[in-house]
Amino acid sequence: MDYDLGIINVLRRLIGYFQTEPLQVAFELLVIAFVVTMILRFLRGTRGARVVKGLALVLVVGTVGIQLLAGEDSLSRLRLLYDSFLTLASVMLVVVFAPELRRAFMRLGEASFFTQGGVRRARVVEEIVAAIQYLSRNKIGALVAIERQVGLRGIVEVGTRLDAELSASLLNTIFWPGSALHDLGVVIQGDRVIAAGVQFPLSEREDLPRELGSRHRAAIGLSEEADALILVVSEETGTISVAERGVLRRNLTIDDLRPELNHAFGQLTLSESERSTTTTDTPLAGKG
Ligand SMILES: Nc1ncnc2c1ncn2[C@@H]1O[C@H](COP(=O)(O)OP(=O)(O)OP(=O)(O)O)[C@@H](O)[C@H]1O
Repeated sequence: MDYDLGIINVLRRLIGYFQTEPLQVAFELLVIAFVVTMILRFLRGTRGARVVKGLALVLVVGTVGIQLLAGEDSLSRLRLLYDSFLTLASVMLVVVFAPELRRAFMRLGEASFFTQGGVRRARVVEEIVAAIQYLSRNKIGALVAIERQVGLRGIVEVGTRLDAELSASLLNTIFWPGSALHDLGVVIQGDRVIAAGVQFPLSEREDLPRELGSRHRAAIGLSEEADALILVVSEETGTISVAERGVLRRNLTIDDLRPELNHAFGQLTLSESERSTTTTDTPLAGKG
C-alpha cells in the first residue's frame, strides 16, 4: 500500500481544482466557511455544539484517513464501508438529537421575531431589578429566564402560559410561597412574562459545587442550551446568581445585576416608537 502516493494524489487533485477554476474554488471555500461559521454561531452555548464539534473531528479524521488509505482504488471496500457508516451515522444523529434539532428549527423561525419585537428596556430592567431585590431581601426562591435570540417555546409548552405585562409585583406574586405558580421557573420574553411554573432542563455537570441544589442546576442547565440570561434567588440564603452560557456567577449585588440586564435586553432591537418613549439607560421616573 503506498500511503505517499495517496497523499500526493489528494494534493494533486486539490491543486488541480485551484488551477482550472480558481475563482469558483475560492468562492466555494468561502461559502463553506460561511455556512460552518453560521452553524457554529447558531449552536453556540448549546449541548449540540459540543456534539457537532466532536463529530466534525471524527468525520475530518475519518475522511482524510479514508482518502489516504483508499486513494488508489485499493481498499475500495473500506471506502464503501465508510460511506455506509456515514449514511447510518446521519440517520442515527437525526434520531438521537431530535430534541436539539427541533429546538434549532424553532430558533430559525423565532430569531427574526425577537430582533424586530423590541422592548421598553429601561422600564423592564427596573421592574426586574425591583422584584429580584424584594425576593432576595425576603429570601423567596426564584428562577427567571430572560429569552434572547434563542426561543424558549420548547420549555414553555410544559409550563403555565401567562403572556402578561412584566412588572415587579407580578414577579413577586408569582414567587410568593404558597402561590400556585411559585414552583419552578418563569420565562420573560421582551416586556412580557410569557409563562410560569416552567421546568428548565437540569445541568448534568458533575463538577458543580455540592451546595447547589436543583434550582441553580436548572439555571445552569437552561443556560447550556440557550443564550438566555437566567436569574436565580436562593431561598436558603437570598443570594442572587446569574447563569449564562453554562456559567453561574454567584453572590451578585443589585448593582451588578442592572448592567447584566441592560446588556441582555440591549441585544434586542428597540423599535422606533419605543426608542422615542424610552430613555435607554436611565430608570424611569418613580422607579427605584
Ligand atoms: N428543573 C427545574 N426547573 C425549574 N425549577 C426547578 C427545577 N428543579 C427544581 N426547581 C426549583 O427549585 C426548587 C428546589 O430548589 P433546591 O433547594 O433544590 O435548589 P437550590 O439550588 O439549593 O436553591 P435554594 O438555594 O433556593 O435552596 C424547587 O422547589 C423548584 O421550585
